[in-house]
Amino acid sequence: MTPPVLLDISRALTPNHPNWPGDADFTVTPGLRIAGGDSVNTGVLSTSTHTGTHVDAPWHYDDAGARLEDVPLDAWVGGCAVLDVRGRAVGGLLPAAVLDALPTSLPPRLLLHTGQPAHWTAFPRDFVALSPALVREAARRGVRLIGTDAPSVDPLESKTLDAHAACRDTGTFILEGLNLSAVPEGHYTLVCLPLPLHGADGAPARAILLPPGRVD
Ligand SMILES: Nc1ccccc1C(=O)C[C@H](N)C(=O)O
Ligand SMILES: [Zn+2]
Ligand SMILES: [Zn+2]
Repeated sequence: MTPPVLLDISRALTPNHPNWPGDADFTVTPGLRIAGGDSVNTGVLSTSTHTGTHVDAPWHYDDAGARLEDVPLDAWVGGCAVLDVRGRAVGGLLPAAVLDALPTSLPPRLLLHTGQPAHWTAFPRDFVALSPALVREAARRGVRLIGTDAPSVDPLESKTLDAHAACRDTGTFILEGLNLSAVPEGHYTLVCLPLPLHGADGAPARAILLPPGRVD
């Protein structure tokens, strides 16, 4: 039997990747070139810690919060549920009601498909964010990691970062900028491996989903 495919839920990082307004550009600058007589080809990478598919370390939104290396790796790896919440936002925020039809006990990781496309041709300024009430209700149901296909769990213009604050208060980790455009709702194993940037407020990550029953 052919094993189920892996689902890559990471955004491709290409030059001119639409970043958060004002944030550093994503660039890969040519380094050595075989064509130029070098023994190898290399590149020099420059990126924001919040480019594309990435994780937030708590220190990003809490100055007393953990740096990336102090977040246990299993926060980002293990059982998860993908929930299609397209069209469910109220005033640009997902209400706790999106969980109403779900069991009172959820997998430790919940990934929200808000309808973001696989590729951003421009930064999606009007992305759907999360209400603090949704974060708290998810935590009450056992969720310890919330992921979204949006660039942030808070609206672009937010100054109070209420959803991040609810994540801080409930000990919920954050994964943003996913590509869930081709992922059916359901239960999966999430494998999300942030770059091990020590002392950082977050890092770009390669994230995939293993469908149930995928064993190698
Ligand atoms: N680059 C930034 C610069 C300033 C403020 C926010 C950002 C963000 O990228 C949003 C971030 N992904 C977040 O965790 O909400
Ligand atoms: Zn972020
Ligand atoms: Zn964030």
